[in-house]
Amino acid sequence: MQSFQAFVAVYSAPAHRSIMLDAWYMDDDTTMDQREEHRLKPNKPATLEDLQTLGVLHWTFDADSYEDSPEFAAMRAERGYDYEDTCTVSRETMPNYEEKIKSFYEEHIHSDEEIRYCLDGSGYFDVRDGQDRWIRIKVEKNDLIVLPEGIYHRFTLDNKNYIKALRLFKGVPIWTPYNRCVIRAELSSAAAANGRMRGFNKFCFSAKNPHNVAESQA
Ligand SMILES: CSCCC(=O)C(=O)O
Ligand SMILES: [Fe+2]
Ligand code: NI
Repeated sequence: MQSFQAFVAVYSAPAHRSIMLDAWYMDDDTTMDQREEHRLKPNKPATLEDLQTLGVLHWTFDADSYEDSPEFAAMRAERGYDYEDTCTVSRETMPNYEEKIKSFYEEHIHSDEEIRYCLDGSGYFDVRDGQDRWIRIKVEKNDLIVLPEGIYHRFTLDNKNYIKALRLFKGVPIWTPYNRCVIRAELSSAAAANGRMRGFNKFCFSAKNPHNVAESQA
């Protein structure tokens, strides 16, 4: 019991909790490459509070020594992340690179958290806020980000075209993406067939996700 409490104390140490994360509301300029920053002019930052409201979590751990870090181990133990693998996204290392880049950037949800720890390189995770606006979150070496289940999101490389990330999961991983356009189509055909939203529950993963409410009224 004592050792468990010590674990929790280390894990909660403020030095490793994020105070800064570069995140901003996006423009909707589709003529520009997805790898650009897409900041509004003037820039409209998303605060840590904005992200906390959405259930997005963030920590930093030194990626050169995380394997020996008691804080990292404690975070994993507390959150139950017993699965890990690495994923390197670059033209040289990823089979079906173009296809993958495209599918990462399709707006989707998952039935579980998406946990990514950036070991090298960088990229952007975009998440929808409560009013369906895109927030772009810059993830760099040392950043660990947790997107809650049921939040609409997408991923893109930035213009450096390289990220190496550790993927964590609780139990046997389920990576299935449910693309928003497909959900929309299924809901509207279900609505047409039944006059009501029979397919709705299948996609309603999380009470945290405000979009499912809007979706049910679509
Ligand atoms: C940064 S990891 C690569 C992207 C990915 O795994 C995802 O979008 O789910
Ligand atoms: Fe995802
Ligand atoms: Ni994913």
